[in-house]
Amino acid sequence: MSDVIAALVHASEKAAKIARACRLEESLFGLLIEEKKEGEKNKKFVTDFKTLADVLVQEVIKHDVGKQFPGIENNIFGEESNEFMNGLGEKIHVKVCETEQETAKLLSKVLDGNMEAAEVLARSAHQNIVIPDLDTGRIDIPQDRLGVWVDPIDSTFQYIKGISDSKPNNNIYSHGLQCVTILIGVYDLHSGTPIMGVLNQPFAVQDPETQRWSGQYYWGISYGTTKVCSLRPHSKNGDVSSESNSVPAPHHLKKGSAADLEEERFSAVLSTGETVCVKTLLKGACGGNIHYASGAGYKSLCVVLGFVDVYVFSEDTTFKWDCCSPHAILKSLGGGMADLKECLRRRQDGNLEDCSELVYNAPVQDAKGADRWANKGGLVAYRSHKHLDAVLNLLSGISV
Ligand SMILES: O=P(O)(O)O[C@H]1[C@H](O)[C@@H](O)[C@H](OP(=O)(O)O)[C@@H](OP(=O)(O)O)[C@H]1O
Ligand SMILES: [Mg+2]
Ligand SMILES: [Mg+2]
Repeated sequence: MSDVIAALVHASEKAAKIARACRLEESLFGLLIEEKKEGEKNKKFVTDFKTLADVLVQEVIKHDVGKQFPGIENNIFGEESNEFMNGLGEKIHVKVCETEQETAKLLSKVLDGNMEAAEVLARSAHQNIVIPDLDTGRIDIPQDRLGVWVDPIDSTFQYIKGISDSKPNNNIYSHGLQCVTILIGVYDLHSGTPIMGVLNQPFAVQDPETQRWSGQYYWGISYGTTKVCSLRPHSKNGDVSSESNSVPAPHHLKKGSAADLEEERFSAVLSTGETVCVKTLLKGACGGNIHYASGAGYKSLCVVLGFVDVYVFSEDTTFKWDCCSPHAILKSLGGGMADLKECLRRRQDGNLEDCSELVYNAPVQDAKGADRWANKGGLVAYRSHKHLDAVLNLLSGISV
């Protein structure tokens, strides 16, 4: 089953190339940026192109992984629906066809006959990509247990805006193309727990001379006692450590002494859409070590890379496809992603020991559409249980 992670990395690299092509190839870029000029052009058509980029990336992942592991495509779920309406109101099911020519023909229907753009997109969807050996070791997981969540482009807003000159603060970009990620997470269909994740950052570094972007990807596997990752766990100061990938025992803090308060100091990344109450509490605890950044995937990546200790979000506007991949990677590093409000509820009931992790197989009761897969209780992404505890202590008074 270690082949599965290689297939996912491969698919994410192809997806990243498509995402970059849409910004770099002139025939596609023109379609993408028109959305900015509100009122000037046919807004419907251009908004459709943005959706098409998202949908195509998702379909490429489904197609490529399904080809290698027949049957798995039935359990690949994504943010986007492949049912597509073009500017003429025709309903089209976007998919990757057997040949590049067939795919181009299908895409040209969505693009209202723009064959040049359709051919460029089809070429990226059918291109050959080579990835290096991942060195995962042998891991056996029955394929029929695997479900997959795909977020083909996370932080679509930053993708469309396409800002390339944003500057990082303590390694963290608050906005810009660096905040765009492609997220592929695998979970256990029966238990709902995350098993593997690939997080691809298609616009990680820009060459100052050529203006060309190159990407970066990260992966992790957490299955039973097996924990492997493309990164090593971080030491206290955030550096990459040489320790083995062992899981630290949960450590529960009690509030009170100066030493404990010192222990409770941590750094955090938040959404600008976070509530004033949570922002204020975290600002009090983190002081200058608080950051704001776009994209749920990118904020999780900041935790994975040790730029911050936690990503906290108390609202319900992240979804299973935003979290499954980084959750699996964090688990492989000894951390996780907790359901914030469920953890706080348990604490209010006197249960300080059990924290509730996000699960990926259960829809929200009585919800409709995308909301069925919302992370209703918010989340805390963490690498160390002591930081999760510190956040839960701090937020214990908020309404749940
Ligand atoms: O771009 P899509 O795939 O739709 O996913 C969104 C998440 O669902 C939102 O939670 C993110 O909002 P925040 O950046 O405010 O967390 C949002 O970030 P953004 O507003 O920066 O685009 C995205 O990550
Ligand atoms: Mg998303
Ligand atoms: Mg998305």
